[in-house]
Formats: sequence, C-alpha cells, structure tokens
Amino acid sequence: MQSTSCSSEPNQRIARIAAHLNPPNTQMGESSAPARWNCRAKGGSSGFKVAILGAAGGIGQPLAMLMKMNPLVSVLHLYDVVNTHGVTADISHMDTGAVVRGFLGQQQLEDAVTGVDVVIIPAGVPRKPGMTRDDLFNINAGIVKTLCEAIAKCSPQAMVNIISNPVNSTVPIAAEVFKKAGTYDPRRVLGVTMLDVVRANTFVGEVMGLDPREVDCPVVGGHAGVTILPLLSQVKPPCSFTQKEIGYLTDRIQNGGTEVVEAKAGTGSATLSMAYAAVKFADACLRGLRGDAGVVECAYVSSQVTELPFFASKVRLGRAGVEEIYPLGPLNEYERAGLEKAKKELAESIQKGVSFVRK
Ligand SMILES: NC(=O)c1ccc[n+]([C@@H]2O[C@H](COP(=O)([O-])OP(=O)(O)OC[C@H]3O[C@@H](n4cnc5c(N)ncnc54)[C@H](O)[C@@H]3O)[C@@H](O)[C@H]2O)c1
Ligand SMILES: O=C(O)C[C@H](O)C(=O)O
Repeated sequence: MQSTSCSSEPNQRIARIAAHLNPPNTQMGESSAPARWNCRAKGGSSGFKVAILGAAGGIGQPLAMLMKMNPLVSVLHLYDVVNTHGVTADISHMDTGAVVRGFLGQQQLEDAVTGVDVVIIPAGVPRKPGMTRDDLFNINAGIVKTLCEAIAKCSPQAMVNIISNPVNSTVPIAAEVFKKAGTYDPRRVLGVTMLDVVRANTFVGEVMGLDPREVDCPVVGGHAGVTILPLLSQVKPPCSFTQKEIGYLTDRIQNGGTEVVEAKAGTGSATLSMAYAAVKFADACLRGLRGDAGVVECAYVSSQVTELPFFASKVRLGRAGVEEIYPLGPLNEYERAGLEKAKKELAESIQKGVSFVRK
C-alpha cells in the first residue's frame, strides 16, 4: 500500500535515512568533517532552538532526553568534545517533535551555537568527595570562557543557562566574555540555581508532611555552601518551623550537593536531579521567551538586590530574558546573619571570575 502523505521519492527518503545511519566521521581534529550531523532532514514542530554544551556528560545526557520531550523545543543541538554521535543517535529515536543534531569537538562549536534561542551549559568536571566547587575553577573557568566566546560571536541574542561549577564564578566569567565581545545583555546570562530550590521544596515537604509539588521555598544568594540561602520564613504554604527544624533544613539544603557527591563516592555529583532542575528552569526560560505572563523562578544573575554585582533571587522571565528582579523581602534575624556570610564568600567568588577574564 502506498502512503498518500509523503511527497518525496522513496529513493530520496531512503538516502536521507542512510545519511543519518552512516554519519560522517567527525572525530576531533578531522577537519574534513561536515559542520554538523543532522538526524532528521525535515523540521519538526514550531518552537525554540536549544543547544546543550556538554551533552554527553552525566547531566548532559538526561538533560538532552528531557529537552527532546519538551514540546516547546523544535531543534535540539547536542555538543560535546566526546561521544556526541552516540548520544545524538540514541536521543534522535525518541518519537517527539524536536529535530536533534549532534556536534563534536571544538571545530563544530560555532555551528552548534549558531541561531539558537537558549544555550544550556553543563560542560566541565564535577566534584569528588573532599572537594569544594571552587576546586573546579581551574578547569571549568577555561571551558566556560571558550564556550561563551563562541556564543558571543555566533549567537549573542541567545539566553545562556550556566550549570558548570563554580556557578558563583562561572556566571561572572560569562558576563566578562560577553562584555569583551561587546554583546553583553545581563538579562540573558543566568546561573542555574534551580536545584537548590528543588531540594528545598523536597526537604521542607519531608519535614512538614507536604507534597513537595505544593511547596515553594525561595533560595537566594549563590550556589555553594553558605552562599546557598534558603528563605524558610517565606515558604509557601506558610510553615511554622522550630529553630531545630530551621537549622536542619538550612544545613541540608546548603549541603545537598555534598550529600550526593559523598553518596556517589568518587563517581561524580548530582546528575539526574540536576537534569530535572535544568529542564524545569529551561522550560521557564522558554515560556518567558514565548511571552507567557508570571514566569518567576530563582536564578543567579546580574543584580542590584544587594551591593554585589551578581546575586540569586526570584526573577521574572520574559521575552527579553530576565525582565524583573524581585527584592529579597522581609528576612528574619537568622536569615539576615546568613545573608552577611553569603555575601562575604560571594564577593570573593565573583572577583575571582572577573579577574580570570580581565587578567
Ligand atoms: N548548577 C548546579 O546546580 C550543578 C549541579 C550539578 C552539577 N553541576 C556542575 O555541572 C558540571 C557537569 O557535571 P556532570 O556531572 O555532567 O559532569 P560530567 O563529567 O559527567 O560531564 C561533563 C561533560 O562536559 C564535557 N566537556 C568537557 N570539556 C568540554 C568542553 N570544552 N566543551 C564541551 N563539553 C565539554 C565532557 O566531555 C562531559 O561529557 C560540573 O561542573 C558540575 O559541578 C552544577
Ligand atoms: O555539589 C556539586 O558539586 C554539584 C552541584 O553543584 C550540586 O549542588 O549538586
């Protein structure tokens, strides 16, 4: 029986599939490789183009899978310095709307980021037990700088979601790179702190016997140790915590990452919960870009909420990116003390990131 819905010649259809099954040899350093490996010749649903840089990693893979499932995404670019082909082939078999394209190695980086609306960056090394996030600076700072240089050149209008640690420094690094290129729009560079909110909602739900989906706990400051500042006095629905519960929850939220690093015992840090959080955040960015009203999430952004140039707090996302940054609201004495500690550490991390690019 012949199909009436496909207009192309059968031979052309087969050729297209063959091109996908026998991708060009695009190992690193082979300059003869075509710029990209396209897993479907025809566009899918209308929607946004999203690139994931570091797509073959522990976060990158489940993040790619979840973004392929997002109905707001029409084209998904997967970039890494290793293993992109396997991940791209795998993800591309999912019968969802988004077209998936794989890009491997530095020579394909610019193609990977060209024309995209949102770039998500989980590229870089994760912690091992005993390390702080700042211990990752020496390797990840350079990775984030290189990736942002390509974005600044090829997709300066893109919204950039930075996951790579130490976020407190990598976001200032990204900002400096864009400033240098003359393309900095502070509304479009965002550090992803959503995992802290996801953890806070979960842990508060556990303590109070609530469904975590109904809990909304703002987490402000930054994304490392004491810079992670949950505002338990502002939890919705309003909760009355004992001092012991406040101490337990604050400590657990601030050390949630370390809890996972230790449990994984040298094999990495949070990947699955991070991919979940990253997709939740990217989806909010896409809904904002689409023009949805009232899209509010916590993120680490260029900010005037405190005297520091970057700070995480609730922001409203819209067509331009971060369209409004909300003040912290009333803090209790415990939170005010936490804020002072957070600001001290944050100031150093921000300066470290800025100096790395300006040196
Ligand atoms: N913001 C957060 O809340 C949060 C949460 C979890 C992890 N992280 C951070 O995310 C990062 C990634 O974690 P992971 O567990 O996925 O690590 P991973 O090692 O499993 O994956 C990292 C991926 O990045 C790739 N990569 C390395 N250099 C690259 C480059 N120059 N260009 C493109 N890709 C490159 C690697 O090949 C690898 O596939 C780490 O820095 C980690 O600390 C942040
Ligand atoms: O803890 C880490 O190193 C990874 C991440 O920042 C997290 O919070 O899980």
